[in-house]
Amino acid sequence: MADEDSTQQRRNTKGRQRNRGRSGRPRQYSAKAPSQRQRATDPARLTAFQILQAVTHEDAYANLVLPTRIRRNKLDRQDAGFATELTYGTLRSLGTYDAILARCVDRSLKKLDRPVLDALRLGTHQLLNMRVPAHAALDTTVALVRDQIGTGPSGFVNAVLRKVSQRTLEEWLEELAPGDSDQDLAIRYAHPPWILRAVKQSLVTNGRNVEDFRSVLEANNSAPELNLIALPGIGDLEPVLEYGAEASPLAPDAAVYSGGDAGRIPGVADGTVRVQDIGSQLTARALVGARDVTAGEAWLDMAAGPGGKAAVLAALAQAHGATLQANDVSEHRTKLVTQALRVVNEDVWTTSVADGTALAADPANAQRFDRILLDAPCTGLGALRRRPESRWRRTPQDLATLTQLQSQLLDAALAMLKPGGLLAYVTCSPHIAETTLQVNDLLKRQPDVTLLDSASALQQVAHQDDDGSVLARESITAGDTDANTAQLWPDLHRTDAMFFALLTR
Ligand SMILES: C[S@@+](CC[C@H](N)C(=O)[O-])C[C@H]1O[C@@H](n2cnc3c(N)ncnc32)[C@H](O)[C@@H]1O
Repeated sequence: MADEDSTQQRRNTKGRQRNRGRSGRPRQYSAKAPSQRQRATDPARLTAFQILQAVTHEDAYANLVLPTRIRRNKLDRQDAGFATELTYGTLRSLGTYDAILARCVDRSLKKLDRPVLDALRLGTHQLLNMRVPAHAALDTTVALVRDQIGTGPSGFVNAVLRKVSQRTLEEWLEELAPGDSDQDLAIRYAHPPWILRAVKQSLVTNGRNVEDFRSVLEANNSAPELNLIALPGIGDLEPVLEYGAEASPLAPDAAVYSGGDAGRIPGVADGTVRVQDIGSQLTARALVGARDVTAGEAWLDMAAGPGGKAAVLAALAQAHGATLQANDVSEHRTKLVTQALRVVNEDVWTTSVADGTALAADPANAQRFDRILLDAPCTGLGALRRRPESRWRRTPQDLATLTQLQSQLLDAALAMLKPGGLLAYVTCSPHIAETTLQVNDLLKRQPDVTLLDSASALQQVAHQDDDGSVLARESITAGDTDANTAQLWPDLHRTDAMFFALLTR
């Protein structure tokens, strides 16, 4: 009889036999993917939650924590993609989501426990900006909170996210940011107002329409493709293209890949092919392409860590019979430079750990170098696509410290430059205080310094077609033909917003 009873219980109302859990109760199905059932919280969302916490609590960098967490949590390719999109998307739009959440929570967001706020942000991104069904976004976030924080907060999170889910993102924006004030635009495009103003100012300074700020901010909010370079004379682009990357329309030896995981791309593991923004590639090449190289030239990369541009310069130095000293103030970052340069013959390059200004104070370095790259420490506002948290972490106060350091490093670089030598001043920021104003100040401070045709130098190293360079001059400079600075843009060139000024004395 007992057996018959249990058999009865195992059948549903249509008489079909049901799955049962060990408890004897009918098993509850979750909104998780089949691979993720059995686990308390699905690994992709747990990974995103852990990264978000590391970034918001411990000042970690998402691009550094993400690969480690993905490996540690043993995510498969699909889950890794989901965790990346969830983490980066949430971090990029944090300002917008906090404005929405502030409407749905009856106290200041600052008063919420930080893990709870992070879970709400993740849930909001899934509800408003990902193709996750609303019930799955809600259920999985509530489950995550229950598992990772506790049952009490899970009810609160459920109630808040239900309010969030009552409108689409556009409806929320219509309500919260209907106008054209910087404050409204900052919410709509998820950029702090000071960065929004900096982008507008830079557009105008560089000869673009101020209204283009919308397309720049949208580009900052998009997921960047992976950019690659086969080191000139060392790497092989062909296998990279066969692997599925597309040849860059902009730069030689370069490719663009949207498939994720860089580690498996041929040449990346051995260092002959490197992941590097194509704008960065062009600035390093332009320092070399601007003028023929005489064998025996001495080059300096003054702030080289972690070695992206130094690797390109060293490869070109090898090809042209020059030598490169790659320097950085940080010992750790100099180790990364050494690793980056391992594929280039050892007699071509050396590394050093020194403050750039101290390097210049050494009499042996006075007027020593034929070409110097100063890729200066900067706010990084040109690389917001790839560093999703930096827009919320940087402050206008950082500018004061950085611009002072930049001008000291510029003076130091010029002291080490041979008369007639070339200095490339580069930043991954379009902020005019770090770029055009910095160069103008230098020209006033040191009247024997001359600004060269930076735009042409960049154009020359880009691909050429029947009409000349594919890098249109008017897209990168407002300056005249023989003395100008150049600015690349994520919306026009699909690169970071790299600034490039070529100088001589
Ligand atoms: C924008 S990063 C350089 C990126 C590098 N060129 C690349 O392409 O991989 C700026 C570098 O400047 C270094 N730095 C900061 N202050 C410095 C100083 N006073 N002297 C030399 N290097 C400095 C930082 O450690 C950092 O590695």
